[in-house]
Amino acid sequence: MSVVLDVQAVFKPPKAMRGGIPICFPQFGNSGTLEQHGFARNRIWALDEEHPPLYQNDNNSKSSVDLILKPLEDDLKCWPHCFEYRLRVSLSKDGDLSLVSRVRNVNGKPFSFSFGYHTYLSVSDISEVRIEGLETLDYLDNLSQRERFTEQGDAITFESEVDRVYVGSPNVIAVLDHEKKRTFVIRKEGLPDIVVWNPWEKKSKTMVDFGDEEYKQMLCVDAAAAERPITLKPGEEWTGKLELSEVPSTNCSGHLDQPGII
Ligand SMILES: O=P(O)(O)OC[C@H]1O[C@@H](O)[C@H](O)[C@@H](O)[C@@H]1O
Repeated sequence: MSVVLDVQAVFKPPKAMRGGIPICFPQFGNSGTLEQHGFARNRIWALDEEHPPLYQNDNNSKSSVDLILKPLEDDLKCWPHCFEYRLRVSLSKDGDLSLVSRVRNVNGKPFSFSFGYHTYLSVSDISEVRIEGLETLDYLDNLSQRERFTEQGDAITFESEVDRVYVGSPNVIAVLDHEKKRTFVIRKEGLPDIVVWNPWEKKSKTMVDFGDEEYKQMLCVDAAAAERPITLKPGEEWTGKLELSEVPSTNCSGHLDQPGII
């Protein structure tokens, strides 16, 4: 599975590491009062002891780890809502990665949050990549104060900086890497939006934890609940799932027709 860790990524808490799949919670992006993408990606998670920490399921085809995050005192100062966030990360023998997030309101009052799996995909060359499944959708352009546009009928390709929230997207989309002849298939549930980001050349040069040329080999395609927050009443739980698999591009046709079950 090719989820990329940027060469110049800095692993020094409390700053988030650039690469992998940071969890953006309880805020996606910067449209709120919290730090960009929320605090969850900067926290140390605990093993969830209600589940065996690491196990293989019956047919030995999948390994999983169960993690839990509860707010720290500092978190409650800037976001005063008690929650329990359980994350199951599973890897199948074939390399399919799945992340299942469950957020429970253990507060006395309702709360709202936005969310995203900020997924750094490794690609051969960004100009050889296209995304299928987002055609004709509306998107909010973060490069134009979140102005709303409608995507044209063609697959999305890249020739400059992109930072968009595609709203109400299908649950299965494909990222095709023409040069490597491989396709990432992204399946999601409970997450209405897809965020597409590549900083391109000029922005890359302003990012200290990102090489000047690294934008050519990465693309973020994030399953998210970004446009509209999710609201949980006391005792309620929300589930958001992501499954990421990699197939040879020749085997890709038909994937987009699947209903997106994880
Ligand atoms: O540098 P960060 O905080 O990891 O964010 C990277 C990018 O993440 C994307 O998801 C956002 O849409 C961009 O606006 C943002 O620049």
